[in-house]
Amino acid sequence: MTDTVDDVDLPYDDDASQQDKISALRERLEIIERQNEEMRDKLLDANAENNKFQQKLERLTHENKKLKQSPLFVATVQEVTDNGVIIKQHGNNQEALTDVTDEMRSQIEPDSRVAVNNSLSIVKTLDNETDVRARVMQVERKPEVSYADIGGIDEQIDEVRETVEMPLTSPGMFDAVGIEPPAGVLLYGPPGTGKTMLAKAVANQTDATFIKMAGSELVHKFIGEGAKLVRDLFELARQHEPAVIFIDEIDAIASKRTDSKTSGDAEVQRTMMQLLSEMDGFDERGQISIIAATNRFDMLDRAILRPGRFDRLIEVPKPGVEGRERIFQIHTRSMNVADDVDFAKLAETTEDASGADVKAICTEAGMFAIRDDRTEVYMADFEAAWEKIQQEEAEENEDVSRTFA
Ligand SMILES: Nc1ncnc2c1ncn2[C@@H]1O[C@H](COP(=O)(O)OP(=O)(O)OP(=O)(O)O)[C@@H](O)[C@H]1O
Repeated sequence: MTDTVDDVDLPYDDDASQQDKISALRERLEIIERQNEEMRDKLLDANAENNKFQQKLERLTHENKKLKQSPLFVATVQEVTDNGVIIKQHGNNQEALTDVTDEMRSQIEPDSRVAVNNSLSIVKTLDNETDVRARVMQVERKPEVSYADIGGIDEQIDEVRETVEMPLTSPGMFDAVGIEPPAGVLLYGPPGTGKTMLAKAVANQTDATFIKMAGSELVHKFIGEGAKLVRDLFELARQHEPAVIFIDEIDAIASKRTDSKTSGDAEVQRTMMQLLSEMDGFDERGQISIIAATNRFDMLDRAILRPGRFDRLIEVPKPGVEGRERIFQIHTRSMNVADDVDFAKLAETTEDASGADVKAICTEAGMFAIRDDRTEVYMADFEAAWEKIQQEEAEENEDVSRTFA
């Protein structure tokens, strides 16, 4: 590093003319200015990157905090009186008189749905019930997915057809043979392997309405609603027969718990009990199939696997090399793929990719072509897309472990 002016090597000889000295110094100045500009650009880039990571960290920290927060209970306002507000808690139907701030008082009226904390203070007002149902339950009249859209899990497709489709399409066969069709089918395996697609394909094939319920939404929101939502779910299916009920992330309501003392756990238990009683009382099931899915088979409470409940287990693994090739073909059906693209080779390279990863690679490869102002997608685009997806996954894992450390 240069400390004093005396150390600087001047860009001219001592005996140079005044004019030469000036032009040599000007040239040096230009170089320095250019370098300065480059450094400033780099600094800007680094700041932007830093900002991005800060935001990601904040988001993850916020999510972490939310997960740790104690749950709120749901209640309905009965009466707004001068002495306070009378509420009735969902779940246990107990009434209570609670105080509210003037601001909150102006937002509520009899029949408003509110969230209350452990000391029964009203924390916030809630959307009406139909909005909650719409968020937790997704209803699709004959989804568009067919078995031909699913690659690499042919055995599982056959099994699902036998156990879920046949009872809907040929119930007489089971009667004639004298056996009971499975009550519920549980699909388990890593994320993004096609479990939801399988359930949708059954609904498509049998011309049934697909009703999806997200297990995590059921219990992470507000206490006192899970059991009711489960009742509503089965009621909705009865109204839409034939129907396929798909309960995603069933581990959220049916996991083994070591500590059931917290109100959150009691709520989860109540929700699970409601699900089991709906299934147990389902002898006259009509044309309704129940499929559940989980990525955490190890966490499941064995009570839900008993006969008459989820008594058929189907493992849906990540695809093998041939499966990946097939999934590449499926997801590039409508893409403008160049002749140099070799799906067999891509399938070899993308070891450990799930079906969802393969789909993401295809979309990302298309994006690379668009960024390059091309309409044809090359082999190199697919390779670069796989690199990018792997890198993003690694960064995400790093972020998560840093936030939760
Ligand atoms: N076997 C497959 N064949 C074709 N596409 C697949 C396959 N598996 C996953 N995909 C693609 O990945 C997307 C997500 O798959 P899907 O939702 O069925 O996975 P999942 O097993 O239900 O995952 P999760 O456990 O995360 O809910 C699908 O919409 C599809 O585009």
